[in-house]
Amino acid sequence: MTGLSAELNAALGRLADAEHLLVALDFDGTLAPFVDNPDDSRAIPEAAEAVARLLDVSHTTVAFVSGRAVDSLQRASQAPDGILLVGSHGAEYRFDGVDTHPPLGDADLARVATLSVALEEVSAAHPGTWIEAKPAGFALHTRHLDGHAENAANDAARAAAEAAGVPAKVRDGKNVIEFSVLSVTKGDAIRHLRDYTGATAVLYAGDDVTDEDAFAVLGDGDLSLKCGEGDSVARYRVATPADVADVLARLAELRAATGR
Ligand SMILES: O=P(O)(O)OC[C@H]1O[C@H](O[C@H]2O[C@H](CO)[C@@H](O)[C@H](O)[C@H]2O)[C@H](O)[C@@H](O)[C@@H]1O
Repeated sequence: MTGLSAELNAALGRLADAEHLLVALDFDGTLAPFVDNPDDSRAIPEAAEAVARLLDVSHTTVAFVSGRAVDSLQRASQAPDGILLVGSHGAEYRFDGVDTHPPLGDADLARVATLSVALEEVSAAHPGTWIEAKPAGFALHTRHLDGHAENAANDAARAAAEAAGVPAKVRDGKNVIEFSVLSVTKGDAIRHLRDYTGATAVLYAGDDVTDEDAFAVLGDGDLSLKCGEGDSVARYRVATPADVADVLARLAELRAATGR
């Protein structure tokens, strides 16, 4: 017996029969609980164990798909060999140790530099915020602010990016607002991963607004799993990373039972 709903359990059973299964997972808020310092994030042990079990099953690929820069994702996830890494919301790929860098030309790099100046000014004017640099943009973190101060910082950051004339993609996250000069999404990442792996079915699990782009490109034979509260197009929902770990462990069990 598991604590999973009968409907989710049945969907996992169908997914376990896939010829080639891609298990694509968001990291922060899905495998790892939120903490103040992103460098301190780690997947909960149950999630790490379930991922390791999936990696042992043949014809099964695991990918982490994160808003983090790929270096940060590798450090925090402590991803074992064999896991495909996607960073910067689909702008960076690290497959089998080989990096595909964002296609940043001189004009893009100039925009990143302009964005940096604009957002540093905003951060200096909004105590408690801090900026995380990524190859194609920046995240303004607001975890330590109350709701009113957080809204003010977010509004100021949006206005500063717009005034700087940088055609940036803006993403709202959990206590973070992100600006990138590239407009790729996690949906693009799932399409690429599906092609790259030849997957015949995909499970994607995520907790945040940016994960909706990934859910949106899934089809009938796939499984979308939202972790936590908030509007979502995902078909299934669980409450916490511990629940996500239970889903992954059950999937590993079912898939191993198919004899793969
Ligand atoms: O796509 P994800 O893997 O979910 O990454 C989204 C962002 O995660 C990180 O920030 C979030 O987690 C931090 C650590 O728990 C937390 O302090 C912060 O408030 C959260 O927004 C990461 O730092 C960002 O770069 C990612 O885009």
